Amino acid sequence: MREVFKFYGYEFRWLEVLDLLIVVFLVIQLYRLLRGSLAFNIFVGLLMIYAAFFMVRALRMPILTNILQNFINVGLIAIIIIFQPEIRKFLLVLGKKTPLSKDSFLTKLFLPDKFKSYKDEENIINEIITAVGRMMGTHTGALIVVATTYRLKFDTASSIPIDANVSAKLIESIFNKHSPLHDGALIIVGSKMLAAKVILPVSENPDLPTRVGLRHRSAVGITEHSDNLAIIVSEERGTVSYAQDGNLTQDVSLEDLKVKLYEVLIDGYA
Ligand SMILES: Nc1ncnc2c1ncn2[C@@H]1O[C@H](COP(=O)(O)OP(=O)(O)OP(=O)(O)O)[C@@H](O)[C@H]1O
Repeated sequence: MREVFKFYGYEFRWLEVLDLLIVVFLVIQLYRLLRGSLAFNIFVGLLMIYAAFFMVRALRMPILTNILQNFINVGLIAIIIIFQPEIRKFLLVLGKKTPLSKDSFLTKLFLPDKFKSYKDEENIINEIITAVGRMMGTHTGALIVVATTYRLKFDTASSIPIDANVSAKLIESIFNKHSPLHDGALIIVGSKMLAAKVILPVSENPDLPTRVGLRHRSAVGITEHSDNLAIIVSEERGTVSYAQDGNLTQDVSLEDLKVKLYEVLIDGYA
């Protein structure tokens, strides 16, 4: 392809410009994905090593160039191992944005399933909202994971399997302070409540507000590497919050929670 323009004496081709723009886009996406996690510091460290490599190479310093080049070569495997969860999440996000993803225009156009009635999902949402509303009123602490896939991995050793239809009354009785099942999380997948008393991974995100306790931290933890929504009712304050994609949104209204549940269960995860 012919060069397109000259800049400070350098000639650029369209593909080179596109190449640079794609790299910048990917770096920004990575930055947004890793922001707030421990992996972020590793990411910054790696960027610095790359910057140093390009600098010493431009300055024609052969020994340092060689050392850094070797480090980068070996580092690639290390990166894949260290960032395995982040790479997985990154690919998950990319997959969602493809023309064939659940909420894309093409899918809506060609898959009539998109236009079916969502009575079951609406019923599940109403049951959850009813239970959450009542538990807020009674300051009953609760943690509910609404998973979008049966592939959700959770600690089955500590949990109690349930396998019942989603029901407000059942959710309330699970989290009742006197219930033996109230400690831990309730997992909902599709129209089923799968298990209660589930111990979730606790987030190590240092950016979470210091006042949030283990219930909120574990809600964030379970959403860091998978497509789930975790709903938390605070026992202390009687408020409701939710975690998604490793981010905590605190003190939302029931209306906001309902909108979020619609996004996750009906519109396809936004
Ligand atoms: N890893 C975990 N997985 C699931 N649930 C957990 C986990 N750790 C703690 N919990 C639940 O959170 C409860 C303790 O909540 P804690 O007071 O520490 O959190 P919090 O975020 O301040 O919530 P609250 O606002 O309700 O007090 C425990 O009794 C247990 O039910």
